[in-house]
Amino acid sequence: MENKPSLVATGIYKSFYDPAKVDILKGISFSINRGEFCSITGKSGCGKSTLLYILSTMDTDYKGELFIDSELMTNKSEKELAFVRNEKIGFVFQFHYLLNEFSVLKNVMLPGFKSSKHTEEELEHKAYELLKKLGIEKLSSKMAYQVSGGEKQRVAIARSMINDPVILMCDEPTGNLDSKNTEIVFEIFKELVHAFNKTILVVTHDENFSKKTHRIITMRDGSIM
Ligand SMILES: Nc1ncnc2c1ncn2[C@@H]1O[C@H](COP(=O)(O)OP(=O)(O)OP(=O)(O)O)[C@@H](O)[C@H]1O
Repeated sequence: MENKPSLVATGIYKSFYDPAKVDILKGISFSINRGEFCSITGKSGCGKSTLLYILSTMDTDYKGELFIDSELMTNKSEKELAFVRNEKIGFVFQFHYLLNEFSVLKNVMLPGFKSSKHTEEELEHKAYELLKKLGIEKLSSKMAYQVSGGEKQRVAIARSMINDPVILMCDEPTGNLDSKNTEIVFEIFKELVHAFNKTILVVTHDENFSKKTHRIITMRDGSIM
């Protein structure tokens, strides 16, 4: 396993004004190496989503430093961050956000159109290969609305991989799934780490899920325990 960090967070502080100042993140520092599968857990309201928003470069209003793939994100313009998000970060959410009017294959290809890495033909091939890796290539020509909830989440994971991201950031990716589909998603993540040396960061409430990851980062009241 290559030991280069995919993500480094140093002294991340975040406050909201509601209307008085409330400190939500109180100096978060940690790093995740290439090929690590980490989970962030903690009680409701401890700051997990706020942290993930910052780590995924969506929220730039914080104190501290963030490096993705050894590149400093802090102080980059919104245009530069949009580029980083598309090229280096794969997103998986609780809800799949597939476009119903497109086929499964097209949905997987979509983030690839914003990148200059591949031609359309290459994207199509890549999307199909990803679906195959996830065991759902038979669904590729179906419309997104024709597939089940568990399958949709697998399609969303394939989509998150289309631009060869450095890291997958996942917010409650199994929150809407039953135990069988949760297990399937876990095995897929494990395989992405094993086969492609991907780095995966998952925010989850599911203890059964987190305890099987390489490392659990437990938050309490805005800090890492
Ligand atoms: N825009 C905002 N303005 C003021 N307070 C906020 C804002 N967003 C979040 N908070 C507060 O910040 C704290 C952390 O919220 P966050 O959503 O990060 O928690 P969480 O650990 O992800 O919770 P959950 O597990 O319930 O999703 C909460 O107390 C929340 O009320």
